[in-house]
Amino acid sequence: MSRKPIIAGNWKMNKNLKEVFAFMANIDGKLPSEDKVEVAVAAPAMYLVPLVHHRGKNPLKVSAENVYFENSGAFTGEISPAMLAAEGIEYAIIGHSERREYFHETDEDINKKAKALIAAGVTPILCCGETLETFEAGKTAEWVSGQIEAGLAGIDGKDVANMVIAYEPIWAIGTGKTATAEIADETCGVVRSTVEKLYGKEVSEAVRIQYGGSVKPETVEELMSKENIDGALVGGASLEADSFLALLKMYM
Ligand SMILES: O=C[C@H](O)COP(=O)(O)O
Repeated sequence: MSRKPIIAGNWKMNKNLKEVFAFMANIDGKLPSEDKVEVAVAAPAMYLVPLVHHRGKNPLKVSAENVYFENSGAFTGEISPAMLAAEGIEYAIIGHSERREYFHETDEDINKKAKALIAAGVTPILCCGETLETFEAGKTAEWVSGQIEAGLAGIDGKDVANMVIAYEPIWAIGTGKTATAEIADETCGVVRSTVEKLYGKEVSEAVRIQYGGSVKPETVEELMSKENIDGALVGGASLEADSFLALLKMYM
């Protein structure tokens, strides 16, 4: 089965609005065709609506970096799946290791977020990944498959088939230390076999799996050539338009 690649930037807590508009002006008319690759940026909540309004005819999907699992109510400071859906935001990252670590998000919270997003019609990008300690102890497969099982608990196979899962080894995030393409492919393969074990071959062959962790224009092509890697979730190298466009060069 051929899966459409998805390259997504994750701006994290960076940029002001002027810089967001400058980025949009600099990529205008330069993105590759949607037939070849899906391109997305995940941005801080306050830039999501401006991004949707300013993407014009550019084939750029917009993603939240986080979301709450309720659709409305007394949850000060949160944004909901229904709000994202109403503004045409297509994706939301959930379970990023920075959310798990600094904001104490659990697998259970992440699972609730996945279900709420699916119900609202927003596609989750579900993140998983191990610490350096777990990697060095040779327990990556066990750890990552546990996160996937917990994150997907109770979700229908047809919905999992449309989801995106991002494997991001914590030791490679923002460190300049990319997992080798072989390691990245092997663990993305673990993610795929976990999905197969839970939902069968058809779903596991449909789900798209990204690698994330110090992906750069120089490393993206080799990563994307691997069997189990269908995309990249890119932090640092997605911040400047030139570097973002360079990540997409192979699809131009
Ligand atoms: O979501 C993106 C990842 O955390 C990777 O960030 P990075 O490309 O800056 O290492």
